Amino acid sequence: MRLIISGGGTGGHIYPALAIIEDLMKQEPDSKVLYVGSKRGLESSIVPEQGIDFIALEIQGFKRSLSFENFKTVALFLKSVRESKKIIKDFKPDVVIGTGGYVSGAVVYAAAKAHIPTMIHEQNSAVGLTNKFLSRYVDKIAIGFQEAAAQFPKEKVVFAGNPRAQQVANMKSTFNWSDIGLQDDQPTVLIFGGSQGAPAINKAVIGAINEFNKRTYQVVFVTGQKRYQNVIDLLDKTRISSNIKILPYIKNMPQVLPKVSLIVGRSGATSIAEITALGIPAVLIPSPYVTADHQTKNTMSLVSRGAALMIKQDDLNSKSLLKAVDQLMHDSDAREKMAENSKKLGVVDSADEILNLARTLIH
Ligand SMILES: CC(=O)N[C@H]1[C@@H](OP(=O)(O)OP(=O)(O)OC[C@H]2O[C@@H](n3ccc(=O)[nH]c3=O)[C@H](O)[C@@H]2O)O[C@H](CO)[C@@H](O)[C@@H]1O
Repeated sequence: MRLIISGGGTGGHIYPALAIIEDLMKQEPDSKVLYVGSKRGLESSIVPEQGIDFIALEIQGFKRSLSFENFKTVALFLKSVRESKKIIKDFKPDVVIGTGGYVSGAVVYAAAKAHIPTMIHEQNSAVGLTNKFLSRYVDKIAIGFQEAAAQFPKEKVVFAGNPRAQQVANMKSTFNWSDIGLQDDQPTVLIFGGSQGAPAINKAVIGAINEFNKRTYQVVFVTGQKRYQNVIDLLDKTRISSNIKILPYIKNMPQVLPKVSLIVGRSGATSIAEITALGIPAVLIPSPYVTADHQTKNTMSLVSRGAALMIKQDDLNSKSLLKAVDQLMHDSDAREKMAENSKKLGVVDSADEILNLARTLIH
């Protein structure tokens, strides 16, 4: 298969695209893949590091208020569509897949206009701006949450789950906590605020560090690449015990996740797919800053089935965080039950589904 794939901005759009590529290369090793992303998004570092051919376009999002910047946004979008047309003409893809983020808007739109088969993947229960726009032009729409179906043209929609779930579920992990200086046999909490880190979560963890220092369980605290220095500065002179590891980012998350006893974090769609694919107990703090409050919906789909606890951001502080983490880390039966409930929600053949769907479009 000759595949152009595009998804950008944050990890939640990028990792599903990478999971599709990995599955394609397993199934059809002779395939040719080109990833088209944006210059500013996380993909410009993540994708080339994986040895995947990558072209970056310059593109930006709309500001919610009317502003001059929006004229620039439209101009950059039109320029990206022109560039995408040229890329498509040169690469001659059999199919073009978009996984969300502004850049996928330009690439997939250009492909549809060039009569190349197109498909998008929507990770969220509340549909993103780009996928809403593209839904008119694409041939198929794969969705990760049933709730998204009603927001798209009915005849195009197929429920497929999130491809990242298949990737993490099939991972044979060789990772050990001792690889990052912790002990292998200790239960370990992983705290991270989505792909970019979350200041509210970081603040609560910083305030809880003195207590975490005294626990028998281990804590891996991932701050987000851009927020790491700030966290380290704020922790200056604070004693950090050997049961705590603070990192800016984890690059090999599919390797690490199977070893985690409890996740504390945001509830972006791709994180949720990973959590349920492996059945990892979770304390979720939905971001209040996302479209249609979709992270609360994502969280509730787990909480209502006994697969996670929720702390609302308004109620988040060091005390509420510690209480929830202690409650689960001191009760392995509760964690086990939660893990069982979570795993029932996982969809672990999503990448295969998406590739099969793509093949039906190729003439
Ligand atoms: C604030 C915001 O707009 N968030 C959105 C964004 O979140 P975001 O980009 O944070 O996406 P998710 O939480 O869904 O996924 C994060 C991804 O990054 C990975 N990861 C994270 C930290 C790390 O150190 N290493 C690492 O590899 C996770 O394993 C996961 O694969 O896209 C999601 C999917 O469209 C949406 O549901 C979220 O609402």
